[in-house]
Amino acid sequence: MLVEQRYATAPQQVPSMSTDDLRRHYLVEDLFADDEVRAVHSHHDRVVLVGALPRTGPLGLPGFAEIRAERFFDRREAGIVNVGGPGTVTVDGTEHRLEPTACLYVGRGAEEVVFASDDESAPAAFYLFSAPAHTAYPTTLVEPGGGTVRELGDPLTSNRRTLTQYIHENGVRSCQVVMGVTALHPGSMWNTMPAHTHERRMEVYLYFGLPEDARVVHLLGEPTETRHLVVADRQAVISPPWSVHSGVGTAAYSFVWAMAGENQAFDDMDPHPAAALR
Ligand SMILES: O=C[C@H](O)[C@@H](O)CC(=O)C(=O)O
Ligand SMILES: [Zn+2]
Repeated sequence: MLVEQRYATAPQQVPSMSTDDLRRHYLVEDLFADDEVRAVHSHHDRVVLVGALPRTGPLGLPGFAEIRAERFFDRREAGIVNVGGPGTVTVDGTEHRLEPTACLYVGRGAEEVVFASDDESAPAAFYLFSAPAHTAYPTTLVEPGGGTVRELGDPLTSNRRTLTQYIHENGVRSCQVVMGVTALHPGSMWNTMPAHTHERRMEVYLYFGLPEDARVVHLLGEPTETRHLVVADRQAVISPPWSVHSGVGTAAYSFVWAMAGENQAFDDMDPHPAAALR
């Protein structure tokens, strides 16, 4: 099993990138495949993304050679959100039931992690966001909607959305990972307007719940030099610390947002009003 390497990029590289270049560096198109565990290693804050889709039987999480760890959690922690049908994540023999959009924090030192689906016709799809960890916090499950809920935006600007913080300063504790789910309300299409940056942390958005023929137009790059990616369901966008991350869908959708780096303060962000973007 291989980890795809995604090296860190500098903002100076963005202006000369083609559509293919942008997608190769920042878009993760195929994290989920039936009965597979797939992984991408971003060198921005050394984050590993994993997609596990156990359809016909359980799948174990291997220790990837690229991170030189016998077991994945030897030096890492992770947040796991289920973006598919109901399923379970078993950590060292303890089974955790993850309904759709539930979140499991797994602390450093976990030895054996096994993913399973309840029903082959509606398999679970486990999205794991992992960062290096300096200590072990307890493995903790958060039920859907069970974190800190913030109602944001306005239907008149097409950005009414419910943001749920799962792993954060005032919720489930972690070393680096801050994670949650944002769900757009029907008729609302814009996330994260005004856009922002946080140079102390990278962030990844995994879009899900988007109809098959719909797309999200996702903005990235420095605020005065933006580019876009056209993103489909269950695809992820890697946002370096210097990049805005904001998008508009052709239909309503949800996304898992997750950050790692220095400072877990959710509101530590620098806003860039629409009028300041280029
Ligand atoms: O730094 C924070 C992240 O970008 C997200 O939490 C933003 C988000 O989910 C939203 O505005 O809907
Ligand atoms: Zn952000």
